[in-house]
Amino acid sequence: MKIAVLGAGTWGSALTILLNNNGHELTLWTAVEKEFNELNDTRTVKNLKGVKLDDRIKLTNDISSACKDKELIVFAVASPYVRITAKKAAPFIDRKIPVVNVAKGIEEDTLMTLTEIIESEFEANNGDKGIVTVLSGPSHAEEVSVGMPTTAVVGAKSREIACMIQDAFMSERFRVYTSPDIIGIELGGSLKNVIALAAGVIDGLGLGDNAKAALITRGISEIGRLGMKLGGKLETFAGLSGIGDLIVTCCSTHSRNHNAGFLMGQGKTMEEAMAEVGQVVEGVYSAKAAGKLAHVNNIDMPIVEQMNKVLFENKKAEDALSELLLRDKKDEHSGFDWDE
Ligand SMILES: NC(=O)C1=CN([C@@H]2O[C@H](COP(=O)(O)OP(=O)(O)OC[C@H]3O[C@@H](n4cnc5c(N)ncnc54)[C@H](OP(=O)(O)O)[C@@H]3O)[C@@H](O)[C@H]2O)C=CC1
Ligand SMILES: O=C(CO)COP(=O)(O)O
Repeated sequence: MKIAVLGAGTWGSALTILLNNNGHELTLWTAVEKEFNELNDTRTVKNLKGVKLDDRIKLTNDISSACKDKELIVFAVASPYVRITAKKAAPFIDRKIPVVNVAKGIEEDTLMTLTEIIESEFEANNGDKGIVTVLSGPSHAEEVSVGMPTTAVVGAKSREIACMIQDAFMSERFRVYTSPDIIGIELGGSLKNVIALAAGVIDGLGLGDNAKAALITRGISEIGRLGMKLGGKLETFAGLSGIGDLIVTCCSTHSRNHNAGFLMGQGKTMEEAMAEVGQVVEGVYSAKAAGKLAHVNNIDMPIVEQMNKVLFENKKAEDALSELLLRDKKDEHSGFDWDE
């Protein structure tokens, strides 16, 4: 299969390696000229140790040749660049071929998910939204690029398209499930990044494993509340792209969100933490959007609310934590039926 991957960052490059190993014909597009030159010269990826891009992988910074005559397009640019990349690519993408978004985020101004953004840019270009799908799950690039066992789920409107993408990505070490719940998958993937920042804060403050387990559990509970209100399915939030991705992002040393939160827990500002991590920290971009979505939909998301205060209102991390612990007493779930 001829496949273009748009975005030669850590994740785009890891998936390019996976798809190339699966026998596909890969073209990897990069927007940033400096990155293109470095990749071309070294064929190594800055943040992926011990891997090289095979000579069969074509590199380009020309979006028209990247998208031309392909059978599948993978969108792997970080969330702030999805709209501009979709706009640039739209004239060159055949609307009959599937596009799979693998980035995780929500646009702050519009509160749109990334597949919705791609569809809207495609529609603005020629009136056709195309076939836009999502692939997500607990999948750190550092592990996928060296063939460590990983699972993910592909969300698409039709089973036929989902199965086609499943076949393209599936390998002995990369197991892919299918689902029709695109919105649930996308919300799980983007909202978990905000909770993972908070998990990092807990570790940075040295508050222990009990606190982190509580955060993960209460975190998936708020993700699920908002996600279901927006049309996602409970099973999705209990699945790979929900609790699965939340666990890995809150616990892995690879997680940029966790690492940025850790630095903030140790007293660094958001800006200092992001600079030190040096790669995209998506939770910072999604936090405000998550807060706005909670507000608009009248959903209680206390962790997201406190994380926004730490990120954007200079609230001390330990004060945010205390506020979460000192909230009004309540049932664990609002829907319990009591006997009395
Ligand atoms: N790293 C991981 O393990 C995983 C990451 N993801 C998600 O994938 C997305 C990308 O993350 P990742 O690759 O790790 O991030 P990186 O920080 O490694 O790379 C940043 C990405 O943003 C792109 N970019 C930067 N500037 C521009 C621009 N001006 N126009 C267009 N694109 C630009 C880069 O493109 P280029 O290199 O072409 O310049 C690159 O693809 C994120 O949403 C992340 O949440 C999902 C699962 C796993
Ligand atoms: O989404 C990811 C793993 O599934 C990557 O998370 P980080 O962006 O926190 O590294």
